[in-house]
Amino acid sequence: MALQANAETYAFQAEAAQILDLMAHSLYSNKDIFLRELISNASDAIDRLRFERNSQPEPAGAERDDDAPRIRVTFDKDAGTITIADNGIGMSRRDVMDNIGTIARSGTAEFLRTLTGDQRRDSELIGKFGVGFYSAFIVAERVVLTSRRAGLPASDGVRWSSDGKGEYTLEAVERAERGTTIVLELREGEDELLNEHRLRSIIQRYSDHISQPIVMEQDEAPVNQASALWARPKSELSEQDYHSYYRHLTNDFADPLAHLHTKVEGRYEYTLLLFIPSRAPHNLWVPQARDGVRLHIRRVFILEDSGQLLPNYLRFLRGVIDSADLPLNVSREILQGSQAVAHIHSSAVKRVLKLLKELADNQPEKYAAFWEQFGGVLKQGIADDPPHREDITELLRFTSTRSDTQAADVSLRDYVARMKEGQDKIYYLLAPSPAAAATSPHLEAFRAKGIEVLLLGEAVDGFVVSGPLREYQGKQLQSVAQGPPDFGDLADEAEKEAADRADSDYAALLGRLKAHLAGKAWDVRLTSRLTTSPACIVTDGAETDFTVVQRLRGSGLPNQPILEINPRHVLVERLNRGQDDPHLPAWAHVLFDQAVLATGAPIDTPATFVTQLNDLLMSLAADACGPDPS
Ligand SMILES: Nc1ncnc2c1ncn2[C@@H]1O[C@H](COP(=O)(O)OP(=O)(O)OP(=O)(O)O)[C@@H](O)[C@H]1O
Repeated sequence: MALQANAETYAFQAEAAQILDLMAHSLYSNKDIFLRELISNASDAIDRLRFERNSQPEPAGAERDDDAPRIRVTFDKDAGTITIADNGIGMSRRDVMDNIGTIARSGTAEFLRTLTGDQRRDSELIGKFGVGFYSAFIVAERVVLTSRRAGLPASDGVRWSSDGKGEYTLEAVERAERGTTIVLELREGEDELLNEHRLRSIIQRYSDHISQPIVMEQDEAPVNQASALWARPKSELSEQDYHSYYRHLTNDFADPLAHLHTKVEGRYEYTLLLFIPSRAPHNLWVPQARDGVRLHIRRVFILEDSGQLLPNYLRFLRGVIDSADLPLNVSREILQGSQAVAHIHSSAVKRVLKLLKELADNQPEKYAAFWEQFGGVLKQGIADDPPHREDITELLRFTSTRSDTQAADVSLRDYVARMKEGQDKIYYLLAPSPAAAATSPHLEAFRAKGIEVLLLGEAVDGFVVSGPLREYQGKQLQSVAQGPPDFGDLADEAEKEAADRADSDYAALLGRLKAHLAGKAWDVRLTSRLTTSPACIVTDGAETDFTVVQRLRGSGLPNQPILEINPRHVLVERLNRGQDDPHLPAWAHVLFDQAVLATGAPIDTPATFVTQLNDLLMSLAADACGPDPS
């Protein structure tokens, strides 16, 4: 093709060249996906046009672009080309440079890093990282894209062309109709694609769910179903249909864990098609980053939900909500005050929680997979959604001392069902991680008595148990690291007597330790919580567990940490016998600091701790070996 005078040539960036090379040489075994990617872009462009029209008033004198949306796939045997054309939003010169010319988007580097070398898997990654357009070069030796953005004059058309080797050319062209046309000049040996039957079958295989009609020149009837998948009756849809629609919607290359598809009729009319992904997206914990559920109104895409349709704690859901009751020009503000939306919101929440309960009851393995990915998000519902708190509580899963694994597979119902006779509380321990919780000294006596303790290691846990979830089935939730140890009816009489005796035997030592730890420990007292450790840190009263405080303040301890010592520990007994030991202050600090370390929290002055510990070890070694012969 002869270049016009206004044509300019640009070089691809290094990364773009790498991707193009990859397309041409490494993804060939799955080459048909080029059509899926280009059709998907065309479909997005049509959605974006509708969206823009819905959200902006039509400017006076605007072009009449009211032709029905469509995607056309044609081929020319003689020229050796396949053409994909859409009447979507189109691109300006700037858009083309930004979107097609350079691969400057952050996803690109990640894409290159994520490649596995497995062609099937890698080709699935193309869509995920937004490099779909370049898949054209799997089959084309040259690609010519012509486009004009909706709203711009015909003279503002643009043509981009490249052989994918290192450079591309941009030129201004006249283009009467808005939208984008992509011509693929096929490589030698790709003639088998120039066949109606072949193209038709690729379209049906990969793009059946695309909601706009895809037509071929020879036949004006759409090649695909061309209806919104969610609007079709469930009985007509296979698992495969749902999965490929999910992939189209999300670019996820794993199948969803479960889906929910319901059409609700009555006072309000709407359809829900919601998917639970099988893996958490990378931005699950990024505040405000929601690309979950799309709102359609009578099949027209309107906007991405940002919290009006589904609560934040269900932000892992993907899918579509299609309402028949809202106006097409709806705004986020209107959504907020809408009764129809309030109804959809509450019914969607109910249905999703029911689906999760069914999974938990009937497919525990799937539920465990769900919980591992999204449990931390769902837990927020305990605090955020009081009306559904009970249902969400039933869905909670915890790690517990009952098993040695860190699998979070214990429900509160399970826990209560196997509580020991005489046990009237649900015990838990908060720690920076389940691993730190599992080895915590606070559990010693509970383990010895065979009392199960739930191990809470997620940031959200502290807030859940310190506020909204105080009790379950009339049983109070009690931290094993808060307040004096409380075994309810499970404390035995002999222990109580021993504790009373110890209190008087140890009164003087406690007073001394407290004096040495002034400013550090709020109190020093004896405990029956420990069996093998000499000491632990606890907190009293209303203050939340210290791991929460630690996370909030970044320090390590509560305002009023209490050092508890174990009168049955040989070290503590020894300190009690030798209270005049000049090393007592060092012992006090070492006991305190090691108890802090055992909680998983940092200590203020690690070097001082090490020095003190070494001094004590040396003095013990000297005691054991007798006087130095020199
Ligand atoms: N037919 C089209 N009409 C309008 N814009 C398009 C078209 N095809 C591509 N684009 C623009 O080029 C960009 C890059 O497309 P590409 O397929 O490489 O990635 P993507 O579409 O952003 O990501 P993904 O493939 O994950 O959907 C698109 O985001 C879009 O802005």
